[in-house]
Amino acid sequence: MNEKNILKVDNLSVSFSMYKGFFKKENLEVVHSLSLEVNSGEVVAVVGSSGSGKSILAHAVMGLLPKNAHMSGNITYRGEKLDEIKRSELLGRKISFVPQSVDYLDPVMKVGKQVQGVYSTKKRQEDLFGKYHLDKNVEEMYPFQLSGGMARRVLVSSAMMESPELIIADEPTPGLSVEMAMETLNHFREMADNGAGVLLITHDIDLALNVADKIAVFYAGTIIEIADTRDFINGGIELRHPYSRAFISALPQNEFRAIEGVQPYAGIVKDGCSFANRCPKATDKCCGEIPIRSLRSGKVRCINAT
Ligand SMILES: Nc1ncnc2c1ncn2[C@@H]1O[C@H](COP(=O)(O)OP(=O)(O)OP(=O)(O)O)[C@@H](O)[C@H]1O
Ligand code: NI
Repeated sequence: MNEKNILKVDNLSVSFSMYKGFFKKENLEVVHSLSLEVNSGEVVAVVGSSGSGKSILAHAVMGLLPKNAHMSGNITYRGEKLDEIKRSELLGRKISFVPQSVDYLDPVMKVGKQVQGVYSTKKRQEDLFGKYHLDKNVEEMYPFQLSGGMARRVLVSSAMMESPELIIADEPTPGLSVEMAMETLNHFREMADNGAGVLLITHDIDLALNVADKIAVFYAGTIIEIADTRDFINGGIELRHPYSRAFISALPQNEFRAIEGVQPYAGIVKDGCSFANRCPKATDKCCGEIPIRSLRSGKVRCINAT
């Protein structure tokens, strides 16, 4: 095993069993054959439009999938299977999570106590609240008394309380000022520089470009490209997948050009490339199975990419 490997997600698929009508159940697969690694010292950003499966990936790692979800594939932490026993040992200590929804805060507990949790000290909580510009009186507040940005900073402080080796941050920046968002991401960067691995799910691609080593692009429930961050700058001409290039071109500082059509709902994706109906280069061959493959120091799920 690679000594530096902290998180390895191998061939993950997640489906939800849902009622269709009164009696009939159907299985909707919303994440398909997804593989991803996070090594010590790395910030891996995950980008992609809404509904593409980013939070499901985070929840699968954290063991937070709802009861009607079925998961296949392997998730390991430092080479060991991340099962319920391993999770109970690691979560909140070696692995920390910044959830996308502030609803994860306990509504009936003061936030200071909540952030201190089971293992940490008041001193550490005070230091972190200071670092995230949260006033002393915030400790005594209940979650409903916080603004969106304050709640977000409380969640981030909470994830930093121990010295995690793996941080899964699902949209840690909405509601924060640009300065505060950048400071938060820089803090993740620092932790990676000190040996942690960070999986950073974000819509703030501009900010992510400043701190990430690699970027994984999601589309309709799977990763269609993983590449070094440098491939995403200068308009993304180095990128391999037509969707990643379109995604980068749509940014305001680039051509601001949106692509026609919409991402299909991940649960109804059939065989073949899910981007084919929007892709200028699509051919009949795009209807077959498209495995992810290595190409120019990155990975791509496209048969036409060169
Ligand atoms: N509990 C659930 N039951 C059924 N489908 C679900 C459930 N949770 C999520 N989904 C579906 O799974 C897909 C992926 O959702 P997910 O929350 O991972 O998207 P996301 O990429 O995180 O989006 P966003 O950027 O908006 O946070 C969506 O189509 C969503 O409708
Ligand atoms: Ni999400």
